[in-house]
Amino acid sequence: MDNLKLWQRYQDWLYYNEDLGFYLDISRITFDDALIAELKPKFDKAFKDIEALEGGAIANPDENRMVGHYWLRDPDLAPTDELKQDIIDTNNSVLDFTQKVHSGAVKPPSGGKFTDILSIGIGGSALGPQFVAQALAPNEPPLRIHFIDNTDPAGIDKVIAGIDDLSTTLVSVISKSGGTPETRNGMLEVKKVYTDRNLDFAAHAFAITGKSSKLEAIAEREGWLAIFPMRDWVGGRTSELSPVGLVAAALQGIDIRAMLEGAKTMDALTRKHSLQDNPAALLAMAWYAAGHGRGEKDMVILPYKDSLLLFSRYLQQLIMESLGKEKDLDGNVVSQGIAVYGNKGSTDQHAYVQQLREGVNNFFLTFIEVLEDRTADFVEIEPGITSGDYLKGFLLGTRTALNDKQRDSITITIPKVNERVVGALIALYERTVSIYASLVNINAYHQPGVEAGKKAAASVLDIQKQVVATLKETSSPLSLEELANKAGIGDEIETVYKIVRHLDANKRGIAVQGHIGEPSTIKASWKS
Ligand SMILES: O=P(O)(O)OC[C@H]1O[C@H](O)[C@H](O)[C@@H](O)[C@@H]1O
Repeated sequence: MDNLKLWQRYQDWLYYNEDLGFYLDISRITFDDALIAELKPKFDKAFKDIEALEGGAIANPDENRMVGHYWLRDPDLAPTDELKQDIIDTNNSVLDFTQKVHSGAVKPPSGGKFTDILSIGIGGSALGPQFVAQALAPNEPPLRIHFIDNTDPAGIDKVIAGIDDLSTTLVSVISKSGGTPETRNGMLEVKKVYTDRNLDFAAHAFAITGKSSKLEAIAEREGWLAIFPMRDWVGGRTSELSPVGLVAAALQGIDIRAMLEGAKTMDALTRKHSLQDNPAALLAMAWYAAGHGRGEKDMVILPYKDSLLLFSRYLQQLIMESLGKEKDLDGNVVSQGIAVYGNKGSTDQHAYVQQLREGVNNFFLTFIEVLEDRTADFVEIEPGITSGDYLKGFLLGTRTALNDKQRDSITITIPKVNERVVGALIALYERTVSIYASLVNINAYHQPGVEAGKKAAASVLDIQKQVVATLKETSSPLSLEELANKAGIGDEIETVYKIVRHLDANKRGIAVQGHIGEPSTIKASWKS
């Protein structure tokens, strides 16, 4: 297509909303009128499905749950007065707690004010808060945030070492289920450090968790500073605008009312039953067209703005955990999903964009363009040209270069990165996931695959306990085969080897003869 035809296609498909200053351009995605016609009945169904979801239908049938993240920013939509009041009260309690922390009414036992937050959580209980902190936290926030989002001991040590003063650090433990091992481990590790330093952990901690969870019980029993609710009708990956994201954001001085308002505004726009007037529907159509509704192409997310670096990581969970499903709603094996990756432009142009332009054509790109370069005055780095002009040049240049090689792209343009716009972006992608899931007939709100991994990990720990118990009750060294057989897990010999190797590397009391890299030579025993 020549430039003038592309310009026409750009104008024909451009979505613009003046209120948000938001643009969506899907003109560089390959689709035609036939596809639009083919998808029309699917979109009609999707719009009805989401209307029912917002009305309180059991939209997550496997878990028999309502899906209510859209109510969080518009409590009037909640299906009952009780739920509506619950959302309002919860948001008020977040603001109230924040005000008390900022004013010093809630203060560290040592006096003064809290200066830092150590946020412990994983998956949906980390990715939203991390993205929003990076995108929106002021340079000098009232509280500086740190994250533990793994059960990596060295990672935990590094985060703790990076905090100036634990005595003025609030610890936020976030887990919807309240039983996620990584989060529990992080909490126990941090609690030990507080105790070792003679600090009262409970007087520094608050929890964000589901009703009657193990974490809630601990926080109640130990008298933590606060407990904020995570409702079962909000999924982890759509919880950024629940207390999961709001508490941390508010404590950092981010305007959570504006975030909620931005999301509410985008929700209203994406509720429209008309493809061309609904940016989430357009985006879902573009995803469908790019990957033929089967996720054949990966989604590369490239915001040309450092503060949006973590958006792709956040979207990775939102999109891949929602859409990556083995079965459709009728039980057919469909193996759906769309792979998501990306960091930021122009940085990634110096990493993998070479392959995108010339290598395997298995992706479509989403450029995110921010119109405002910086809040300070512009600086010319050469006559008439700023660094921001370069950034824009790189974005437009890459878009054209990809199009020249028949590589599809979407461009989202936002006026600036502020609370309202970030709220709107979150809402846009949440709604697009809902629509796309309906187009391909899957349940976007459960995650059965994750459970399988959790069970397998638990069984490795059981095997480790059996291995150690067997070694402790045996005086002579055992080969791996003898050890596995004696522990009654002969067919798990490979796992036994890996456990022995890990115990040995960490000087955990195991004695290993032979070569650790040659499993057949190993004899293991327990040091008394
Ligand atoms: O908040 P939690 O219950 O601790 O869950 C944290 C994460 O756990 C699992 O991996 C789920 O698949 C995620 O969706 C969830 O966000």
